[in-house]
Amino acid sequence: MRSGDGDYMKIGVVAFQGAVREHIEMLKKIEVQAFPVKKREELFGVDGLILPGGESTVIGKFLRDSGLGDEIVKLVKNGMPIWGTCAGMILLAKHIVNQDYVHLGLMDIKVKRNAYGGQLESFVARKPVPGISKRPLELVFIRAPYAEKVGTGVDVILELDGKVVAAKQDNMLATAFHPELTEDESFHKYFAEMI
Ligand SMILES: NC(=O)CC[C@H](N)C(=O)O
Repeated sequence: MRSGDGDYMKIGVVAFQGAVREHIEMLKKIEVQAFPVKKREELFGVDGLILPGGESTVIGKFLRDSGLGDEIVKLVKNGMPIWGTCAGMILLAKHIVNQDYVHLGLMDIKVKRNAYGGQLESFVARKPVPGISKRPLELVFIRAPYAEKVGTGVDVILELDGKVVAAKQDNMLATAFHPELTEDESFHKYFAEMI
């Protein structure tokens, strides 16, 4: 996919820990230039950024210690599209249930970590996603969060049993599940189209 200036779109994936390679492979399939980002300098020239799943406390500490977090906040406030999957959704949130500190604090959602229980309670749901896929998509939940509450500026994309599991606010997208662990490219295309 190409960006406004005709070049191939460049999407970075924050690459400290978690499902980095899977996102990169999926982006390559839709012909986006995709690469890992670990340093502030690597953010130069990116059209969009993905915060992968993994462990939010670990990735959050890395974002803070490396200074990458502050840079991301600046870029997102200036309009750079960002997508957080699972732990990435937690990193984006302005509020976290039972936790007094937040990470990037950008998106007006209140998330509950491990909301479905631990690793053994991981599951796959199948549902069409309005605006993204008419066919049911595989939704892979691994120690996943959900959003208990969303602010007025947030568009809910998908609910599962009355809980918000995908949402968008301006240039920010969050999914509680992992599209990069499936064969379906719809979510990655949707994110690329936000750019
Ligand atoms: N698959 C995931 O990203 C799990 C998220 C993890 N439970 C956390 O709190 O960070």
